[in-house]
Amino acid sequence: MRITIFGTGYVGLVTGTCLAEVGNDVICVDVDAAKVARLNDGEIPIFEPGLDELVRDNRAAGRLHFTTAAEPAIAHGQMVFIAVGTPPDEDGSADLSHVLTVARSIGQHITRYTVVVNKSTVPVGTADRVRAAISAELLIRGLDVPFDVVSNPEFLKEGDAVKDCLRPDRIILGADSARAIEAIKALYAPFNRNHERLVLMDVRSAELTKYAANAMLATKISFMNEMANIAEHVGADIELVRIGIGSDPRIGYSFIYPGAGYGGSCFPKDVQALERTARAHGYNARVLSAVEAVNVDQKDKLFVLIERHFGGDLAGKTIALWGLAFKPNTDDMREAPSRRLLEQLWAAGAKVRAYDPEARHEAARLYGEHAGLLLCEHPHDALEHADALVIVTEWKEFWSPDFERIKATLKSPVIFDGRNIYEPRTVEAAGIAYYGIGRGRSLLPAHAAARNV
Ligand SMILES: NC(=O)C1=CN([C@@H]2O[C@H](COP(=O)(O)OP(=O)(O)OC[C@H]3O[C@@H](n4cnc5c(N)ncnc54)[C@H](O)[C@@H]3O)[C@@H](O)[C@H]2O)C=CC1
Ligand SMILES: O=C(O)[C@H]1O[C@H](OP(=O)(O)OP(=O)(O)OC[C@H]2O[C@@H](n3ccc(=O)[nH]c3=O)[C@H](O)[C@@H]2O)[C@H](O)[C@@H](O)[C@@H]1O
Repeated sequence: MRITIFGTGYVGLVTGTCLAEVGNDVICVDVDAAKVARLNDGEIPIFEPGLDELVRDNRAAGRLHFTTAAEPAIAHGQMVFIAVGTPPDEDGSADLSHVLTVARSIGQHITRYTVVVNKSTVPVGTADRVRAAISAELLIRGLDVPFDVVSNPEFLKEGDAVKDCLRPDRIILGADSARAIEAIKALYAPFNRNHERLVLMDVRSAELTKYAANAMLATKISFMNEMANIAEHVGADIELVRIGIGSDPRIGYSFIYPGAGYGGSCFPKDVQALERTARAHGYNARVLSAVEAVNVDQKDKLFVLIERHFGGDLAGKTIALWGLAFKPNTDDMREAPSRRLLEQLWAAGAKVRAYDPEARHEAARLYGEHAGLLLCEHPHDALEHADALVIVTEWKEFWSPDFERIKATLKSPVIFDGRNIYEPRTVEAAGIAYYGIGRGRSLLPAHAAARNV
């Protein structure tokens, strides 16, 4: 099939590439000319495992193209995907300006039946607005070109985006046109072979499904962070509690890891946007407000622990940070907990030496000029002249460090583990003070501290 995708970010680029991989002829359009030029030079603007190779192979096979020119791209596509950003507006609601710009452009250029597929995360009712924007442009042109608008939200995770896209656990389709449904079913058939993954519903339900999924996941995290804070107060270890509750299949082990707060380009903005949508419809979504409030506080957690450990005086201290990305396997620092921590440490007069396997260039872009930041090429370089080590992102390479070397290098050996990746007693046995999230263990017998008791 001939496919056009607007937006070459995490969603557009990965979706376009995976659709090309199964034989479609894909053109990706972006307004960012520099990004398109890089893609046409064979450079991938984001770090996403496996993506580089797939883009290279599909470009070489002539199935994947990048352009800034909307008109020929729209003429190319039997289906036109909208995968542009929906960043938060000033009041937290979703900014639909990019989505509606693309809709107008589609209305200005379509000449024959087209299925318009919205993949961006958008509030309920957006498909109606997209349809209206296209119709208004067709009216100006004096044309009556048939088209359908469907909602096909995306559920991929950064760091696993290619895998999630090639093997989705579900394909949500909100549509009210039999013709569009058949076209989408045919498009996704290669991803839907061993069991039915397509869940068909009306457009509004599909739009809400996307927010409900992210809000549920964010709720699990904020709930666990709240439990972690309670555990700290009562002298329990949240890691034991996590394993204890996760074994109930109704709860499950996934997405119940406490930490330094959730970040990324989606949970913070989507929880807020859903809460604003509810409010705009006269409903006060109290759970969502609490999820957001807990997360805002949780992002202060590491700073509070560090400041308390150093008696409230961080002036002149040097803090080593391992991890800058909002999660492992990405270079994305949007809403990353590291950003709040960096700013708090600088405001308190501390300097930071930071290491991240992939996000160093992004940190340099954001804070390159800041005198309080030294970006290091190796995790151990970050420890030189540092007073403390803070784990902000749980990259695999941080899981089994040489604690003796850490102890020998840090001025006052202490680890603040924002992702609970270490066993406190192992760290303490190496002569390093340890702080985790929700790891109050004062009431526990020593044998109960092992992970799997
Ligand atoms: N990042 C993620 O993991 C996921 C994101 N989403 C949703 O997908 C949407 C896109 O997200 P990302 O890919 O992360 O965004 P992004 O910010 O990485 O990329 C968006 C791209 O759209 C381009 N763009 C903006 N206006 C345009 C226009 N008029 N024509 C062509 N291109 C235009 C931008 O230049 C940018 O390259 C958002 O609604 C997001 O909430 C959904 C699931 C996962
Ligand atoms: O709409 C989106 O953009 C996407 O948002 C999330 O994906 P992503 O933001 O890439 O990353 P996650 O793995 O969900 O992690 C988000 C944040 O939650 C934190 N997290 C995750 C899991 C957990 O147990 N605890 C926890 O603190 C992570 O550290 C990270 O900061 C969802 O998982 C995707 O399904 C969704 O498509």
